[in-house]
Amino acid sequence: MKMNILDDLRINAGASLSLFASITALLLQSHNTSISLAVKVHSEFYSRPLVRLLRTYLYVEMALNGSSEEKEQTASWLRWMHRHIHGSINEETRKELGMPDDVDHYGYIDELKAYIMQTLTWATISFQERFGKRLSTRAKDTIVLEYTCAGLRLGVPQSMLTTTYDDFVVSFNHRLDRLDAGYELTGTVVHNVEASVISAKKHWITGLLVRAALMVGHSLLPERVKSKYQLNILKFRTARAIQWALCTSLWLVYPFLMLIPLRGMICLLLVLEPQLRPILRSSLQAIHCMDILHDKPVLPKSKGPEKASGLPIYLSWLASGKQRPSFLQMVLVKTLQAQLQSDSWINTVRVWLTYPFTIAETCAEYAIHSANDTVRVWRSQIQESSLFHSDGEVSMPLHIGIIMDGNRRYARQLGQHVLVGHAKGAATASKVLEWWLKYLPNTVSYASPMHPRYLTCWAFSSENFERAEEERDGLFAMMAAEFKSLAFTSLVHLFRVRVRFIGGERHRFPLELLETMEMVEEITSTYDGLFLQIAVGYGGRQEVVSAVQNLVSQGKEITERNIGMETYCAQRSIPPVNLIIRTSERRTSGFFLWDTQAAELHFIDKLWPQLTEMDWLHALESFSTREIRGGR
Ligand SMILES: CC(C)=CCC/C(C)=C/CC/C(C)=C/COP(=O)(O)OP(=O)(O)O
Repeated sequence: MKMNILDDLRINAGASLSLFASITALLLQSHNTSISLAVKVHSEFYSRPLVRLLRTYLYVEMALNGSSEEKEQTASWLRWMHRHIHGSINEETRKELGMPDDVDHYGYIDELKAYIMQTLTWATISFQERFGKRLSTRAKDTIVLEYTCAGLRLGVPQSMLTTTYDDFVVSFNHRLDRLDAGYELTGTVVHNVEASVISAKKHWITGLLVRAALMVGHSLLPERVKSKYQLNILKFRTARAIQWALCTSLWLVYPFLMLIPLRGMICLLLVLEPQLRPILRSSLQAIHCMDILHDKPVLPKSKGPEKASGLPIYLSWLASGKQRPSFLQMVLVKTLQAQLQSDSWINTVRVWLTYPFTIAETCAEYAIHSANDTVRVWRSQIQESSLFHSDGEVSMPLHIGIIMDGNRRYARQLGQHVLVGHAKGAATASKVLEWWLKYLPNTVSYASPMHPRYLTCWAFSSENFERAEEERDGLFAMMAAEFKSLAFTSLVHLFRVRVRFIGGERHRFPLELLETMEMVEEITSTYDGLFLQIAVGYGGRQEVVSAVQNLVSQGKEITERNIGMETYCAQRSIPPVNLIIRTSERRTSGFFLWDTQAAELHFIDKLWPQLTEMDWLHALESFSTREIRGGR
């Protein structure tokens, strides 16, 4: 079976940045004295390093694997939290940290954020390369892009970040050159980092883990930095032998290590260190309270349950995630749950007596899910191979239009608020984007002249303005997060996807949403690989009226040909739609009223949030089997 292009890119940057690589990033960050200083004055790192470690895990997990809204909220929270980080540097501190004479101020400026993103990139790639499989250039580019996108989200200018691995190496070395030229890394900085990591009050297992992490993290530093980091823990020859042994064992257990994703690592820390539990709860709450349209924290509308069924709600966050939780993650969550339930001696006895059964149940649950997943993957591979690997030319649509319908009915079926349905719908929309890209290279490499180079999604119709204010405002906020997410999605940059918005009635949208749409169009404006159009405030009749009005204002004749040249697609040199996919209803509701004369229709009897990868493949297959005569 041919490997899919996304298989090569399926690198969980979160998991790679486990305990060990995060120490590498931390050491690299303290190589920059401005960061060291900011950390010393404004963070709890030196007094409570585990708290900082936990928070860093949480931010990285949210930024890489959260929902679009969570990603945006995390960036918003980080901007909010760091806004006071600046100050002047006195003589004593300058000497202690070996800072250059001409630097008298520090602040959390864009240059530092860009450097922090690069330290995470370096740590993730070198960890993966050293202990995992060799990475292809495309896979390395993806990791670079993941962190670049996180940096863009934080507001770092595009010019300070890179989009390919080769450019990253040049830029990172350039930054290290500048650091080397500016000052000599002092023993105090190195010692501070090491001492605080080691001396924190913690469980003995955490103690061992952080020592191991320091040794392994040090070995992943770039050679030019490594020699400057004379860690006390590595002073003796025996310690260096232990370091070597640790690295070799890590190389051996790497596949198992990858079974604990970052959310699992957070869970492990909470199992070992109970004092960190309130930190996770308050950090999650703070992130979820960010108003992303206005970039400031707001009190939640309803206070919401602090605890679900007697247990803190962060537990369900730990058990969820973009990917299905791994087995080890599930076991760790169950262990934490058992610890939390052991609040009296009777409960302790009850919980720990039933613990083996709970784990057995987890095993069974995991086995069933894995079997289901395997069957699902096989089915889509069979479907894919019958579609793309068949002899002869495969006919593919050049332009696909999608009508996403059924979000509210989905929510109502579950007894949930309509916005929950829209959130599920938004998640399905980003999956469709992934499937579109995932099945592209095959269609291209299987010599089909027609491949879905253009995709249009109808996100908000002219009629949708008439919905209840609460739903409409919720949708605006959700669309802002989703659209922003597009600009900060590595796949969009890797496949050079140009994003554009079509539709009218712009004055009815909030300014923040309009600015977001402008920003997304601007960031992708130079791309020409693929084209994604999002229809907002769109109505078929309104499109035709606006085309006619354009002709009238230009004094042109109203002819079929002239109207055809003024439609949204024609104005952007995009071909008319060949295939319309709609969920839950069997009508087109005026979607591309003018440009769908020759379009094939494919209706799916499911609500939009229920759409699966098989449905997508099936739609392509259904198109490929039709005889398209174009009226001849
Ligand atoms: C990136 C991208 C394209 C994001 C999309 C954002 C998103 C999910 C918009 C909502 C679309 C919408 C109004 C669906 C219609 O369901 P409905 O409310 O009409 O449901 P119903 O038919 O059950 O009433």
